[in-house]
Amino acid sequence: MGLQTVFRAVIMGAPGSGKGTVSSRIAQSFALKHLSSGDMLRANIEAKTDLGLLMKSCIDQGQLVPDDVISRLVLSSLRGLEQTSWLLDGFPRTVAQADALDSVYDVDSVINLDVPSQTIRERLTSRWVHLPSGRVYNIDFNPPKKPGLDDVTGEPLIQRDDDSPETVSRRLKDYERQTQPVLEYYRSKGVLETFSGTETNKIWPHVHAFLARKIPGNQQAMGKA
Ligand SMILES: Nc1nc2c(ncn2[C@@H]2O[C@H](COP(=O)(O)OP(=O)(O)O)[C@@H](O)[C@H]2O)c(=O)[nH]1
Ligand SMILES: Nc1ncnc2c1ncn2[C@@H]1O[C@H](COP(=O)(O)OP(=O)(O)O)[C@@H](O)[C@H]1O
Repeated sequence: MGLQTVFRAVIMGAPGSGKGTVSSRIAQSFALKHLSSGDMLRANIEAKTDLGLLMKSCIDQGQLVPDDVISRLVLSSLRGLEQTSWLLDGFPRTVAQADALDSVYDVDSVINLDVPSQTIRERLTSRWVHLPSGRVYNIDFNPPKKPGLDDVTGEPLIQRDDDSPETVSRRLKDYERQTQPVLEYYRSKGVLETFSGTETNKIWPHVHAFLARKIPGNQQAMGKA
């Protein structure tokens, strides 16, 4: 027991690079708790909390929410998880956020999904999501069993307001400017592992093999790639 049995990871990549898709596969194959900053924000919008109401227009326009707001939200969700292995998805997105995380926890591995922008543009126009669960579909790649409905609950799927082509362009530019420096930050710490490609099904076995090596044996569930 003790510190070595806990594994802390971050998954990074441009919007649409497949972070959510790969995270759910990781959560299924390994005993890691998946925490998505985007899902947390959308849950706040859905529940019409003060924070959700304040941040909605920012998110709909594809802008990053302020560092202090998101850092407080994510770090509070990590409170009490000192003995839990986790995977953070969508945070940190700026160096200030990475510093905030670093002041509380050391990150063991950062998985970077490197997918070309053109591939991403095509994917995001056909992304459909089930808001309450964060489950994500794609009309080409993983369509729901019944068009427009979530496989598990049968509830309606929606397209995100920030997945319009213009807003996607803005998000990709912001990623270059604000989030690429975070990759450098983790590269210099020696924890960055990059996976490049255009198809999640080809990238995934490499991510699985990497984590199977990295995660202490007793953390691994009985999943396979
Ligand atoms: N065509 C295609 N779509 C994919 C692939 N991998 C993921 N997607 C879809 O691309 C969209 C973006 O993926 P998502 O996991 O939400 O990316 P995130 O924004 O980085 O969390 C979703 O609609 C996925 O279903 C792939 O290999 N091919
Ligand atoms: N770490 C963060 N810092 C600032 N804004 C964030 C962060 N995480 C999420 N957001 C906000 O939520 C939106 C959606 O995030 P997310 O669901 O992670 O998008 P994607 O999966 O497409 O990369 C972002 O465009 C941004 O407005």
